[in-house]
Amino acid sequence: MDLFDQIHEHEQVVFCNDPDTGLKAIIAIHSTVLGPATGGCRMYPYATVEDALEDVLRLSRGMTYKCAAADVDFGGEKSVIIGDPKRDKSPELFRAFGRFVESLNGRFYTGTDMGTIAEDFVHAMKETSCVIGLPEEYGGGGDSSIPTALGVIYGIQATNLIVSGCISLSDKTYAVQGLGKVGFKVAERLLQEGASLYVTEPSDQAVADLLQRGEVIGNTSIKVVSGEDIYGVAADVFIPCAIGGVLNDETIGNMKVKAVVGSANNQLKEDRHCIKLKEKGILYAPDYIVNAGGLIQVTDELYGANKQRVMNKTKAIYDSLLEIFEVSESESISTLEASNRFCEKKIEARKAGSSFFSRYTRPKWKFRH
Ligand SMILES: NC(=O)c1ccc[n+]([C@@H]2O[C@H](COP(=O)([O-])OP(=O)(O)OC[C@H]3O[C@@H](n4cnc5c(N)ncnc54)[C@H](O)[C@@H]3O)[C@@H](O)[C@H]2O)c1
Repeated sequence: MDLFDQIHEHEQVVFCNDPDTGLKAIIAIHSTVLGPATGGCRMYPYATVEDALEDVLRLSRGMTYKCAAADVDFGGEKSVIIGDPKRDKSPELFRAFGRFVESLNGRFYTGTDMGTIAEDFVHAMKETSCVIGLPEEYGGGGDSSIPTALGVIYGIQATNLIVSGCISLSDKTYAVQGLGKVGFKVAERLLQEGASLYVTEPSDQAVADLLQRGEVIGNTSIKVVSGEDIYGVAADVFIPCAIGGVLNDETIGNMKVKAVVGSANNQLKEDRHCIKLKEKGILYAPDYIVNAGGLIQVTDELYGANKQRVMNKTKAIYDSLLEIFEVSESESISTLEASNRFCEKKIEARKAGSSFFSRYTRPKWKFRH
């Protein structure tokens, strides 16, 4: 397989090399059909360039689907900087990366991902305006876990409607895995609605904080379980908000829930596990549909950060999920298959009206600079 076979689905792959700063990066633009490409920039000490290329190609393809689902007028991209985030970062390195971003003339917008933080992109923004997800004091939208958590809540409401005929969050039991930035907010909201919780979280502090919030809210119906036990609890909905690969042969066998709705990326160990959930009568809300609130917020920055607009846009997650559940049911396909089709339909519809030239130039939206 030659390099072009490997990148055949992608519009453009850029290798960035700056010997002065030590920058070695790859930018993979999967699709600009729906708009300029966007995706985070990951910094990781890949063992080989081939590993970095494989990762960036895989991640950028996923972003095209996620953007289509969230209706954000962006296409899919991802970039990787080859290096150790603890050792190899410097302001100059991110400025050099910013210059490569700028050289693409608005075909792609980037921001934080694993191994990079918003402050790194404060350096990059000195060279390019194509940076999103900046700190609030630099014109960014702020903490993206707020809209992400809200999206999870909309996801649970849509799922509850299908499973129990009512969107109400109360009078149900939820199993929350991970009480980090997203999981804590989701758990807090569920407590406010009068729900009962099982939670698991390695940080004793986060657990203590939630128990204390429960006291303040007046709902102390929280059972703390350790690690793997969360998969077997008798709850209505499992809410994974920690790590990927948690829906696999071992865990699904134990599950007693009616649905899975959470923010964690790549929850299914393999695509076939979505079918396994369906066979067990567990409704799976695809992760990349549910967790799009953060993406909605960072892409909305191009219109000038506005929290209320982001919250309004995030509500679309509810409608998208209902459509996906309906197609999954009527066509007897998994919800993952239905959501992939949902995205492909949107991309195909737009393809008809776009040309390479119109896709190449910067969109005429309001820019910060
Ligand atoms: N923050 C966002 O806007 C956003 C957007 C999209 C997707 N996500 C995804 O949602 C998930 C949660 O994001 P976050 O921002 O809350 O991350 P976070 O790092 O703030 O929280 C993750 C929490 O999970 C806990 N954890 C780790 N391993 C665990 C385990 N085995 N069992 C239980 N808990 C465990 C950690 O201690 C931590 O408290 C991640 O997978 C993230 O990629 C987040």
